[in-house]
Amino acid sequence: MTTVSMGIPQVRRGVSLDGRPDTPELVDRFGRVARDLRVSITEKCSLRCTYCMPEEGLPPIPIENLLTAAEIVRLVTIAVHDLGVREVRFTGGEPLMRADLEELIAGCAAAVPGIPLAMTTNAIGLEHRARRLARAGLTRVNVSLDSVDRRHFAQLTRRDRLPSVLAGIRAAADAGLAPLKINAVLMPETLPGAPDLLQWCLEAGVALRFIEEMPLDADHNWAREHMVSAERLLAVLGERFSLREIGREDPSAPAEEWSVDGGPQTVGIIASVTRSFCADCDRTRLTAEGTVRSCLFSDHEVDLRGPLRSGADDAALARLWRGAMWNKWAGHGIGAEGFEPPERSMGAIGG
Ligand SMILES: Nc1nc2c(ncn2[C@@H]2O[C@H](COP(=O)(O)OP(=O)(O)OP(=O)(O)O)[C@@H](O)[C@H]2O)c(=O)[nH]1
Ligand SMILES: C[S@@+](CC[C@H](N)C(=O)[O-])C[C@H]1O[C@@H](n2cnc3c(N)ncnc32)[C@H](O)[C@@H]1O
Ligand code: SF4
Ligand code: SF4
Repeated sequence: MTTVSMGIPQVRRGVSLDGRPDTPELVDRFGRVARDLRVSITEKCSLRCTYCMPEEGLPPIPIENLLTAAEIVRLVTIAVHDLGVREVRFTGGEPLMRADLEELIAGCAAAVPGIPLAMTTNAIGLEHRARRLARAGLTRVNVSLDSVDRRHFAQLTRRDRLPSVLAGIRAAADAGLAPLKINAVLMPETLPGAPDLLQWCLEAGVALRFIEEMPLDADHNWAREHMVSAERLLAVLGERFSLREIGREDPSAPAEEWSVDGGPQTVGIIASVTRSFCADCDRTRLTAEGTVRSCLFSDHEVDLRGPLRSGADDAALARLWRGAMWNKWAGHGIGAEGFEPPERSMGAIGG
């Protein structure tokens, strides 16, 4: 029951490597190389954002199906040493829901020294853990904050927790987790508050990126005609700020930057839908249950947990991972004829 409702439709034990060049890196058929690993470590969350989770939360992953801290450290080590991964990000669900997060991060920091270890989080509870996490080896955090209006925040997340998020952001900054970025998903109801959120971020000295909502909500309410596009956002922000397009620092970065009021501060927009960046994608993903997911939108996953627990060596696990990425799709295909959202919602993939 749980497997079905988490939406895991096609978990494979292996895939074809036909035609793949003999290189250790995570190459695909479209000339891309994945160097950015995103590891989902839980399906649990302290919020219920309407664009992500169902009201009741995701069905719990049976504990025996969840990767342990030691297993995550092993797979991260293979990704870095054997597959050319250069940055690791922990996500979920909410990574702070895992009590062993510090242990997991310390293990990775020791195993892959020098590799940036980042986390995407809603920051609830970060107030009490930011220093310990930084000491364990976490380098930076991106915090989701859609509105600085307490009522709007509570409506969107179905929880009245704005003060805790703001305390978490302050604690992360004090602990030196930098650069700290704020992620805000654009929704019609919060669009009018977007200039206030930008003002707040400019004053707090943190970088803000607005995100176009993707069809990855568990409730399947996403509709192209309701989605707030980058273009609509720019028109609203333009009423208060003077914006100038700068572009991307790194071609694989999801966010395009605009300077605000002549700079130096900027605002970013992650326009996954209207200005897709799939052609430059450099991502590979591990789900909390230990499958490799090559693309946010691809339901084809390759199981590593089973082989790992059956004694597979690093070379065999690396081969499976390479196969998963060799078969990666060109892109998400939102808007293409016949497009269907994936089985898993964002919280079950790890955004
Ligand atoms: N389409 C698409 N969107 C993505 C992908 N990765 C992240 N996003 C979107 O970008 C948002 C921000 O992602 P983060 O987890 O903060 O990571 P990031 O933007 O890569 O992080 P930085 O390295 O700090 O720029 C997510 O909430 C998603 O909406 C991806 O591979 N594909
Ligand atoms: C799934 S969350 C997991 C990490 C953490 N709980 C958080 O919210 O930052 C990762 C990112 O996905 C984004 N996200 C969730 N649902 C989305 C959707 N339907 N479209 C675009 N981004 C989404 C969130 O805003 C967040 O920045
Ligand atoms: S976006 Fe993050 S905080 Fe919001 S429900 Fe999804 S996993 Fe939880
Ligand atoms: S949708 Fe897939 S291909 Fe496009 S950027 Fe995201 S992970 Fe990469």
